[in-house]
Amino acid sequence: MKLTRSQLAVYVITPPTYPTGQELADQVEQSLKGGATIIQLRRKGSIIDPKDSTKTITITPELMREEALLIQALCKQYNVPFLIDDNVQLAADIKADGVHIGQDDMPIAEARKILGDDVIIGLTANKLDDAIRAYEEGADYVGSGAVFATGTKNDATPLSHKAFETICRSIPIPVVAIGGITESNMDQLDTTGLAGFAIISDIFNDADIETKTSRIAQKANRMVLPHTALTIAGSDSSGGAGIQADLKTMMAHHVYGMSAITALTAQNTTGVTSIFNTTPQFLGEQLDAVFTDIRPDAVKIGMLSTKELIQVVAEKLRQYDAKPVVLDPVMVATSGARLIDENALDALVNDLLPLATVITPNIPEAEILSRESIKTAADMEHAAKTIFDTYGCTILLKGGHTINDANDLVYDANGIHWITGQRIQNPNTHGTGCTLSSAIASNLAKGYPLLESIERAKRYISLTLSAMLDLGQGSGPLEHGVKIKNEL
Ligand SMILES: Nc1ncnc2c1ncn2[C@@H]1O[C@H](COP(=O)(O)OP(=O)(O)OP(=O)(O)O)[C@@H](O)[C@H]1O
Ligand SMILES: Cc1ncc(CO)c(N)n1
Ligand SMILES: [Mg+2]
Repeated sequence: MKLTRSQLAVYVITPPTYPTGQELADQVEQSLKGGATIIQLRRKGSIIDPKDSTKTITITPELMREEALLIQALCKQYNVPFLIDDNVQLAADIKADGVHIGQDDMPIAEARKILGDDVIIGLTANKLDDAIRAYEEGADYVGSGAVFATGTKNDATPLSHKAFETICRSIPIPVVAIGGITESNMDQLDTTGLAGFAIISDIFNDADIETKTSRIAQKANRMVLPHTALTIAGSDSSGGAGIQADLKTMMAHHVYGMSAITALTAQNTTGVTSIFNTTPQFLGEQLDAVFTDIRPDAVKIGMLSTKELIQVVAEKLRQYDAKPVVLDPVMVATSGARLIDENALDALVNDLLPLATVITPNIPEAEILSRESIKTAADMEHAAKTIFDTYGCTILLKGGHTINDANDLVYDANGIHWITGQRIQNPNTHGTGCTLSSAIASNLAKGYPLLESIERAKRYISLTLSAMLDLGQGSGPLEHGVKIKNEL
């Protein structure tokens, strides 16, 4: 079996002092149900007898083999690689998917000879030199730690964050973090470049192994998988709104951004001087190119000026079953320039709204969609309800420009939910709407639920405004490059 990087995300190792046989297998199965992506059977010396804690059970070769076969069968069922710690011969005998060996165990070359090229070999390497050597000698991945103080190996001194990151960034094979990792400290390893989290106690000491693993898996996948997003929008030559704002926002979120350009605008902080639409056919070709290769985990839609462009986007989103979709119904730029044809509005409402996961109108746009006038927070609530009742998609109604606070309103099947924000005294708000919708799409791409994605995006917008970038002669752009912490 050839190892793929994403298979290391949730690396579950069996506990040293726990049940044997079927009981262990049952616990491993719960972790598989919860989303374990790889299992390592690790049995050292003797283990405590679960029926009498004053006694120990010696792990005989027979017992080890019996357990290995049970867990191997489970892993096959869940299509997850099965590794054995240390015991190269047992791995060879039962044709396990791989082994994990330590610095003091059999050399990689020898293990390779016994196991062959297709078997995964992982090596423990807690120092940079060891990690580089492991790579050079042909290891498929490296396990490094302890990243935190651990009860499983009392003697392990934790690596510094920097030392661990250096190991991750110095070798082209994936690095799994090990040692004292828990659901609550794993965030600290984000952006180190690690491939996965090896966990024992935090999973097996939990009364509900499946739920615990699934919470850990959600966090792990968010941090280690590459996430992708597509923006379908217009280019802003001044770089503060449209495609340019979207790609910068995605990058700030560590999401790989792609684009399908609907129009070129000659624009700066003082306004739009000219618009040049792409042809519907060419827009369709861009969408085909993207969707047939790198599938986006989320889509953001911005400026679409004509009925024909809207129709081709709707057709392609349906064809490729694209979701989730964040639709920013761009009608008017901050500067007041109209960015959509009169007769495109019907197509937007009839063809595109039904495909949206969430739409993000500002107040003037919500007035058009609801045919209501919005002057107060109560008007916002009413209009959002009208739009929800008419079109059935979640609405984020942005209070930014018109009503003098920074509170936005979410209306979904559960009714009203206000997202409050501190109004920042910054006259430079060019591209706030584009940036907000791209931040929502980025968070959705990473797997956050919709409401949390919106709340995180709102906090990101506040950060980009607070940075007080001041460029251009009109309403200037935001500081997209602000550092986003996990706890944003
Ligand atoms: N001065 C401000 N302080 C804090 N938040 C703000 C401020 N201005 C706008 N926002 C926030 O920015 C987000 C975008 O809302 P806004 O109403 O500006 O969108 P928009 O009109 O579509 O923008 P765009 O000009 O890009 O089209 C909202 O979350 C809004 O609350
Ligand atoms: C290209 C483009 N898209 C959207 C907006 C909305 O602000 C803008 N100003 N420019
Ligand atoms: Mg807008």
